[in-house]
Amino acid sequence: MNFTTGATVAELLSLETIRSQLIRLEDTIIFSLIERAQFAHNARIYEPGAFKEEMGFDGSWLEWFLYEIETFHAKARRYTSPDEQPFTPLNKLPSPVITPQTFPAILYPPAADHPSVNANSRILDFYVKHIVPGITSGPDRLADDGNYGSAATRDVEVLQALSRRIHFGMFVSESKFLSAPHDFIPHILASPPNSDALAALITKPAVEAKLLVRLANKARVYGCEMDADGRVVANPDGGRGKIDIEEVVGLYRDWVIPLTKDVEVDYLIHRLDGVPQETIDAWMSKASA
Ligand SMILES: O=C(O)C(=O)C[C@]1(C(=O)O)C=C[C@@H](O)C=C1
Repeated sequence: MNFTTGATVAELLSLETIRSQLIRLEDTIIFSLIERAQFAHNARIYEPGAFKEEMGFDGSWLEWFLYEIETFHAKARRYTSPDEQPFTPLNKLPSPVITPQTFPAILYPPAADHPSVNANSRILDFYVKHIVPGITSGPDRLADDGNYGSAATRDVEVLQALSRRIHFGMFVSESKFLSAPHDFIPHILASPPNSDALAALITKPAVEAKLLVRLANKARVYGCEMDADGRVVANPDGGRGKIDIEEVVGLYRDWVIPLTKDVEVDYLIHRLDGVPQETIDAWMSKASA
């Protein structure tokens, strides 16, 4: 999201603005999956220590790519932006070489900074175990084509886009919370906080259903093969073009949406940390007014 356009916090936190970002990120995610799907699975690049001698790095080839790319991006102040979370722990990354920009205070810092809100290790895990094998499989496909650099470069792009999308849950949560704090407060203050009730409050089944239909359409259109004259080439099985549509829909249904909701709930659980009692009382009194 571009936070420095002069838009007010209220404008940046409108659910409509945030949802338009989520819709735009669908395009980024589908295109980056298409890029990754042209290479083989290359399972070696996900094995910890498989290239240890050559790299002098204990993790996997992909983790090394993440570390090296994020080191450079950290210098360019990428991780000072409220919608960017690195996969490499922040304390292992360098400081920006230029002064960080100042962003409007959109998120509530104690909630946004809480460790459970960072979903990147879960994102990396499901991506490597479930998504890469799914989008690179097929009867005519090699398991290993040796394109380790190309495959990992695309992996990093997919992972960064997934991470931004899933952590946008924090903005969604802040927007929903501020529109009706009294609905959330009793569940946040319950001991322990009532995660199921919070999840029920943020869940919008109609939005999810529409998203999955739109996503299948996008995957079909963006992934369709054309000949040199720009004519659509029918796929022999009527299905897979550049990307398997079911894999893209399953990615969102089984991973992206549930993890976004987890991020939303984790954020809400800490939304009242350090908030003065008078503020909470004022929010609650609005409910009964
Ligand atoms: O748009 C919202 O209201 C969201 O909370 C985002 C999102 C999603 O991940 O796309 C998650 C939960 C809702 O059930 C609907 C959609």
